[in-house]
Amino acid sequence: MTGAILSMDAVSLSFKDKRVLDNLTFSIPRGQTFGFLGPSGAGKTTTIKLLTRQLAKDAGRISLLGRPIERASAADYERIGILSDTSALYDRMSIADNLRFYARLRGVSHGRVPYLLERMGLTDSAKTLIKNCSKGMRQRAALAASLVHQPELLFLDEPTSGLDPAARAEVHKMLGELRDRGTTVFLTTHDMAEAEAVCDRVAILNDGAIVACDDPEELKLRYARNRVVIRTRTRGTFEVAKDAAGADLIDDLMRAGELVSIHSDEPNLEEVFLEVTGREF
Ligand SMILES: Nc1ncnc2c1ncn2[C@@H]1O[C@H](COP(=O)(O)OP(=O)(O)OP(=O)(O)O)[C@@H](O)[C@H]1O
Repeated sequence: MTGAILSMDAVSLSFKDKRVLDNLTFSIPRGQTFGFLGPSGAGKTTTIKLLTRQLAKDAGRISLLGRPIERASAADYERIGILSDTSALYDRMSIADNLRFYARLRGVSHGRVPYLLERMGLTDSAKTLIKNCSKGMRQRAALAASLVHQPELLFLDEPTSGLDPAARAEVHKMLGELRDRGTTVFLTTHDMAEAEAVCDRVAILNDGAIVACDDPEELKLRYARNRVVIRTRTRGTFEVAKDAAGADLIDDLMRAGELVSIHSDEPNLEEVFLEVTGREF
């Protein structure tokens, strides 16, 4: 099946008189890993709450699994997985028992539990009670719990927050495998390097509005700096615009034997973010 699995059209939401989401429009084709990026307070979690019906929009249209969200059935929600800071794991149960519990809750067999434990690097801690787990272990266990029923669409709210680099890399690898299997992922993060590593497309949210939405590579090209850095033998290091005058200057420097190096920085997504929002993380 192709087409959008999830879309928002001119969606807005206010808390009292404060507009938190402003005219959001985007659509996510089946199988895509879509990054929803923005600094703290931009509205990422609120958007996930709208998409998972923990909140209701004030205006606009949301389509989920091909139908208006208001008409989504319980069976539709069985096709969805959610990882958020409100994902509940039972403190007095072990990691493995939690996963088996979630499998029962979702009406699927326990068969995938050992695989998920292994993929999340939790096999050796399978019998550890959640209350004795580190934050990183809990986060990996919660991610495994969101996957027991092999959802078609997965909402991940800051999935690597609080993880050490090894656990973060494990989650990224898992996201790659989910993409290979055709799972659609809606991922919020304020980590631009993470978005570059795992997302097919990203939307950048600032103060509740989408200020850019595209393939990360396209965004980087669009916001590429229009300058190169020149190092010379006797005239120091300076920036030159990528235009005809700059080309003439570089030509002169080369002929004079002055040019040592030309360096052109590819912007990363963090620079794109700063450019489109004027903010810092
Ligand atoms: N229940 C609520 N009542 C009033 N304001 C709220 C409520 N929930 C969130 N907000 C406000 O809405 C805005 C967006 O919050 P949200 O939690 O969606 O941001 P976020 O991008 O997920 O931030 P973070 O990265 O810190 O999780 C913030 O200004 C927040 O204070």
